[in-house]
Amino acid sequence: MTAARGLEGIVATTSSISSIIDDTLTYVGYDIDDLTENATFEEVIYLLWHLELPNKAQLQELKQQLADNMELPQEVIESFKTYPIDKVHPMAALRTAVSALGLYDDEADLMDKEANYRKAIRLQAKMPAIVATFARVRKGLEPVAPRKDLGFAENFLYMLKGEMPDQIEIEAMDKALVLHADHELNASTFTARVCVATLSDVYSGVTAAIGALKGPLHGGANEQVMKMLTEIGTADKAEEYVLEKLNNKEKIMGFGHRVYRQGDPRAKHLREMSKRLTEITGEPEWYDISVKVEEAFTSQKPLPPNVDFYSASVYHSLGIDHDLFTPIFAVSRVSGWLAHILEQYENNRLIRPRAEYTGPGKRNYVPVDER
Ligand SMILES: CC(=O)SCCNC(=O)CCNC(=O)[C@H](O)C(C)(C)COP(=O)(O)OP(=O)(O)OC[C@H]1O[C@@H](n2cnc3c(N)ncnc32)[C@H](O)[C@@H]1OP(=O)(O)O
Ligand SMILES: O=C([O-])CC(=O)C(=O)O
Repeated sequence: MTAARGLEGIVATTSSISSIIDDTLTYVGYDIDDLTENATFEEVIYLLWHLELPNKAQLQELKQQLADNMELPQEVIESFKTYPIDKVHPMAALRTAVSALGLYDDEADLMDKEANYRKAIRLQAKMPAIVATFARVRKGLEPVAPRKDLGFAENFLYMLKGEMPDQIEIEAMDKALVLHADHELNASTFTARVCVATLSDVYSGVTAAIGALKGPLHGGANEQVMKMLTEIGTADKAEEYVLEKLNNKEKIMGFGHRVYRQGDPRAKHLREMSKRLTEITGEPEWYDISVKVEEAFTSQKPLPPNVDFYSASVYHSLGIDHDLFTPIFAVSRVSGWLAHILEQYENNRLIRPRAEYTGPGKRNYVPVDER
């Protein structure tokens, strides 16, 4: 047995949800470029869960179901106040809150198809409320209840900021949610599938996936990108910063990808959004620094930016706290996790690969006082 380190190149399942072929990303056959230009996040959720775009009535029904299920159990809101709030990363809070939500869902362990779909709706709907409520509670602000008349992206920004977002902000958030929704068998989605393939429940699968997304080699990279841009400070310092990091054999966050070779097709949309939004906010330096980092990095390594690179300056321009960037990724990606969880249940087999053993050969036990 020879190990494929990091399971590189291993095809571990079949899936009808999304594909990456020749650096082109599609959700159920629709090119990400097409969806980013034309679809709303709610349409994408429906597409990922039903493998078809919704008609008007189906879309309206889903929007209603999401709006009706956004509110959090009071116990979950109260529990935020018991966290060591100044030390807790919002991804840890999100992971804990999703796990806690399962405690208050009477259907948490009910394993039929309809119940699992109902749980998917409830979880998708509550994710933005968790992120927004935690973000407010930790600042000593009152939580803002979701409004049933608002769309998903709009409601999220409204709950986060406590005021109505403008149209440009809503569109930017909606596009960002579309772009992050699903991505074949990425690490967090694989984690979710491994978890539920034991026939564990939906809440366990999503909790496990949040844990995997949190790491800086995966979703956690977007926060690290913003940290880097802030450290660099001005565009003229970008090249020196990048070269020094590379000389020290450090990674530059937001570049490279396990699957894409020529480039991540999502990055160009976020780059454009970053340019536009940083101009609107009067802080073009965040885009300028990002471009200089890209130029300096790609002059040294043939690794283009991934989805996390320009999303950092996009979220910053939306006035979002930097440690909420990865939770926002989760608010979108939970749609993909849930699609994969439902697909896994439909055609389940325990996921259990092998390990190539590299430890010592056979030896005999030695009693403790002879060691
Ligand atoms: C949503 C997402 O998850 S997108 C990815 C987000 N993560 C990041 O942006 C973190 C930075 N990037 C990386 O760490 C990697 O490119 C990954 C984790 C995304 C992909 O990793 P892998 O496919 O395992 O590639 P691996 O890390 O082995 O890199 C291959 C080579 O490229 C180098 N490399 C890859 N990415 C980078 C980077 N961002 N900066 C510097 N060097 C890099 C590695 O050092 C390695 O060099 P070597 O062969 O000389 O040792
Ligand atoms: O697919 C991956 O390995 C990481 C990624 O880009 C994503 O999850 O969006």
